[in-house]
Amino acid sequence: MRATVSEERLLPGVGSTGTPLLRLDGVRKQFGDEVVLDRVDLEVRGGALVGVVGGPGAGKTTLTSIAAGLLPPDDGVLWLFGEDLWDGSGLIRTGVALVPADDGAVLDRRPCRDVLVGAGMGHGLPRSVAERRATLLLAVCELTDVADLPVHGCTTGQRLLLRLATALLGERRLLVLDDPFTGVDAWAFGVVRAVLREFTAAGGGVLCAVRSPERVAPWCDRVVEPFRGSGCAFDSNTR
Ligand SMILES: Nc1ncnc2c1ncn2[C@@H]1O[C@H](COP(=O)(O)OP(=O)(O)OP(=O)(O)O)[C@@H](O)[C@H]1O
Repeated sequence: MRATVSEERLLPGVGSTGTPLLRLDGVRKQFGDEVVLDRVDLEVRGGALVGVVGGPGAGKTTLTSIAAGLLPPDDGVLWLFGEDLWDGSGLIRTGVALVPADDGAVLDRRPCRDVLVGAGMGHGLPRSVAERRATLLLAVCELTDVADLPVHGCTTGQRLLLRLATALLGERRLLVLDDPFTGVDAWAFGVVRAVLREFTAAGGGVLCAVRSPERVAPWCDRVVEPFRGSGCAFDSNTR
């Protein structure tokens, strides 16, 4: 049986279920004349897994980049852990991680373990701690068997799990995933779901953007379609 995510404080503290982690209030984003996001309201609380659905080009990468604090909105407010990110110190950004869409990583010849250890040291962890965390996260994400294989030799699903493991290296309270499941096999899909469920059970929150509702509807607490200027209802689901 694989290790659980809650080991060694990889996960948020127990008891934070229901706490507002992410809130977008009237967020708007425009590139040139193209309005991509218009008056988007969205909330993710601790313990909740929220799916966001939008077709190709709808604005998923734009929304997830804003939600992860990497891209400022043109208008509206992004609240992260109760703080207005772009009006505050920005330090709270460390509690959130974006799992980006697959870049293929076709040129990445580093072994999976080295990617994780390097990312951990990039977060300021001493090598010995980074190595211990990498070993644990490889087990959590069921990547132990490929730990010493180069990234470019992994399947699409294993590369997704490696990006998820990298995101979990820091002490995150919120995970944001951008269109993660394209080309991912059923086994990896199941492992990702299990890890995210453990993460939310420990009080973390997840926002997962996908192209089609079938990929998230069966296992998310809530699915919203905030694109094409429609906005979405404020939802106080705290499950
Ligand atoms: N930096 C940018 N400059 C100009 N236009 C952009 C920029 N980023 C995104 N866009 C445009 O915003 C729209 C939404 O793009 P976005 O990448 O957010 O959609 P998406 O739903 O992630 O797309 P896909 O499913 O194809 O990955 C597109 O029309 C895109 O061309």
